[in-house]
Amino acid sequence: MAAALANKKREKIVFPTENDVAKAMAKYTFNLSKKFCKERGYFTIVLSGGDLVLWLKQLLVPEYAETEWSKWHVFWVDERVVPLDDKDSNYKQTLDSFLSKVPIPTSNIYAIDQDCAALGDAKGAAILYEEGIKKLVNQNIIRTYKSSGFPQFDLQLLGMGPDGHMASLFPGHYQINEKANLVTYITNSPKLPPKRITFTLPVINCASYNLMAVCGEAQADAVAKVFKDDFNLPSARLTADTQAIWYLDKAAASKLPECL
Ligand SMILES: O=C(O)[C@H](O)[C@@H](O)[C@H](O)[C@H](O)COP(=O)(O)O
Repeated sequence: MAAALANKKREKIVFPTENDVAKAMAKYTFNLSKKFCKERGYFTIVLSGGDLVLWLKQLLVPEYAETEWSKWHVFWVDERVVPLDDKDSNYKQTLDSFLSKVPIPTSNIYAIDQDCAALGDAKGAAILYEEGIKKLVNQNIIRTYKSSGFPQFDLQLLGMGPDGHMASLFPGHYQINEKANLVTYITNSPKLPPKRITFTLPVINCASYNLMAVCGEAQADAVAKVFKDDFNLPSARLTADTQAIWYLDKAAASKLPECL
């Protein structure tokens, strides 16, 4: 498997500051939104939690006023299984900082099941999220990857933790090896809160475009390992159908050989 992954090109751009990363991420998102809205009449975008939630605000600037928000369908690559109004909910954080400020129809924003979230039922939340995705595949809102039947999202915006995790796929935890399900769950996540659901690696890697945005010195060691192809880090396994690109700020890139 490592050889197959190594053959897939991992691109990167290093920006001077975190703000530059956020701005570039917004531009990349806007351009892909334009492309997919024109080609298909839909834009399926998958978000993660963490700092990304704040960076999305860069999409609110006048330059992107033409964004066809009504054609957006918004998903989460991972979600903390906490009540939807909890401060730790990726849905709530994103709603407060970004989604409530743009006219995306509420029915196109796919949060985890409210009851499972309230009860802390991670398994139930994963099952229902997967069912929801399959329905949208049947309605042709989400495309499928070649003949695999796996969903193919247009764009995923991802982040990486200092341990090299992406989504809620953590090093040394079995969820990274899940191949059959689209969505799985974890109840002992090393990053709190402990209960989460997450897309599985095959789903993540089927996306047309994967943008991994990483800022800060805390991630520098993990970034260096990823670019040395250390596949023990889930993030090193990130590929995409068309493009897997890393946007780094100088601090996150500081331990790459060319930046030392
Ligand atoms: O819900 C989550 O916790 C995230 O989806 C998680 O996978 C995140 O993307 C990384 O931990 C990076 O987080 P930071 O951007 O805060 O470093």
